[in-house]
Amino acid sequence: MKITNHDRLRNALALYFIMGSLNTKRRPSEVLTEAIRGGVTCFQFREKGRGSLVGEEKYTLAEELQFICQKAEVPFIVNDDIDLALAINADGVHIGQEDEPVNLVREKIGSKILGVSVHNSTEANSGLRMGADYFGVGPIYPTQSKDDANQVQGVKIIQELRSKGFTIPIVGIGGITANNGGDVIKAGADGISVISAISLDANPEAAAANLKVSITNY
Ligand SMILES: Cc1ncsc1CCOP(=O)(O)O
Ligand SMILES: C=C1C=NC(C)=NC1=N
Repeated sequence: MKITNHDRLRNALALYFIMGSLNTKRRPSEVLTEAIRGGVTCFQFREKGRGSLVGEEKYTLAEELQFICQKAEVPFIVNDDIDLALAINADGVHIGQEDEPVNLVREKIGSKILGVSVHNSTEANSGLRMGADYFGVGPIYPTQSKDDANQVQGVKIIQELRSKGFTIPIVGIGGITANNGGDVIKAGADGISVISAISLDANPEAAAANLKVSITNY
């Protein structure tokens, strides 16, 4: 699904689910289908970590999950793997600080959505200048889903970026649950990004619905 401007992207980022085959014991396609039924507004395919799929298997899973998103008109974002994103015509990519420079990725993907992980205002300044469409900011709370996560920052980092005048769409990420999702929005984020709060729940639909409630009535 194509997003044409910041405001539509801002709305799409409300409940941003991220998953790869290692993040669930179930079939990823079932988890994603149920999560979207529960109210997920954006999805990122993040196939990372020891034992994650590569090559043909990764490509096939990406296409399977992309099809589910396309049917539901939910943007389909690929983490890190620009070539895969281009090969399957994903709606966008998300890159970290250690990946290819933002400006080079922007050249490769044209007008697709470009998300960048930022941890401070220096990274935010350069990310913005080089063409990021949104920032993933965190880890806000402790997380088990990323073994090389940066230092836990709390919602302060979101408040800081807003107070420094960054108006770009921002999602908080890291240890976010229905209990703290509201705090992330209150701090100034446009949405929350989660892996385990949905991917490890026995009922992804209910988990997504509860997260949606937490960021709507907080
Ligand atoms: C990809 C990523 N980046 C910062 S924390 C994190 C993992 C978030 O996973 P969870 O929502 O399960 O804490
Ligand atoms: C590290 C990340 C930070 N933020 C988002 C939205 N996705 C990621 N993979």
